[in-house]
Amino acid sequence: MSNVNRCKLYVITGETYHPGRELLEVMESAIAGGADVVQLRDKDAPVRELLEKARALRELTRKHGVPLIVNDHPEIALAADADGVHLGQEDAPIAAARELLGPDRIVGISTHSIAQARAAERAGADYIGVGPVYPTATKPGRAAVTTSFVAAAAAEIRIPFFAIGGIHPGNAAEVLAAGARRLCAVSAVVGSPDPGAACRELRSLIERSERAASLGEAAPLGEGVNPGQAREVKEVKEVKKVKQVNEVKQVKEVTVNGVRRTTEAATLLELAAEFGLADKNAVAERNGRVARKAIWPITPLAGGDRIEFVQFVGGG
Ligand SMILES: Cc1ncc(COP(=O)(O)OP(=O)(O)O)c(N)n1
Ligand SMILES: Cc1ncsc1CCOP(=O)(O)O
Ligand SMILES: [Mg+2]
Repeated sequence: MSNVNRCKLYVITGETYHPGRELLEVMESAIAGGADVVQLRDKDAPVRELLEKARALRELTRKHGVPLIVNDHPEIALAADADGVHLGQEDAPIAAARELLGPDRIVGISTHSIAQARAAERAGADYIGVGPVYPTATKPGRAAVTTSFVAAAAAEIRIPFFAIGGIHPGNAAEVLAAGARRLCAVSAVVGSPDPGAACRELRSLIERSERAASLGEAAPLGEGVNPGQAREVKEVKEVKKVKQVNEVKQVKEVTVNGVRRTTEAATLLELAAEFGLADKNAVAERNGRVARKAIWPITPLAGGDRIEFVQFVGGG
């Protein structure tokens, strides 16, 4: 069976968002655009109809080599030979689903706090959903957990997590900047007139964020801060893209060297400037990951971020 480690963009069905368009047509477009894991979620369908939909989606997802997860119902996941089940905090316990589905199928669970995320990891979940990050009509009445929970999960949780809830191409950069590596969406994809295009946009934001993170991770703490010329050219291009994303200034709360403060800084560089560090020999950590000075201009800042600046004195 598949695993979710390689999955980055999780798309969940939501048929009320595409009246007049077939479920399979919408989901095939999403897969073509880069959805690499699909969930069947239908809170209204009777069990027999749900099983039919699960079998149809199984055929489609198998054709494209994409894992299929069934929401809420481990027994339907099994009957449709899906790759796994997604549970909520009020659904069957992870152990019960695991017993039914066996060790190889995927068991995921929703979490709304870092305590629930830790418990899910301890209980052997394969992945967690972290959300809703923003308020969303798809899950009315569920309070938003904000990007601060995303940052906390990024800092601590070792199993894959998918940020979910109100995420769309206009705010995905903020969620990724908070530390998410994987996104999940319903309405932004299946409610779009072009689900494939919506997925392509989300994937390109994920890939951009991965590139920035890998530049940051490549350098151990304390490494020299003069990047090679080729890398500089690439980064200048990235700066331009990130500037567009950050044109609208937002006040956010961040923690800098252990002290909470509010800032309008859109990037690490702007934050460093507030501390007089923009032109100093320094390195930063953002949510536990090293960010060399060369990538400060392209590292967006999000509410809840934890930043550590280390300044090197005397060229050391
Ligand atoms: C990937 C993912 N994350 C969260 C959810 C929500 O599950 P739950 O809290 O059980 O709510 P319902 O979806 O059942 O209404 C999810 N389905 N998938
Ligand atoms: C099912 C679920 N669980 C937490 S948020 C959410 C809905 C996500 O849908 P959307 O992407 O439309 O906000
Ligand atoms: Mg549920």
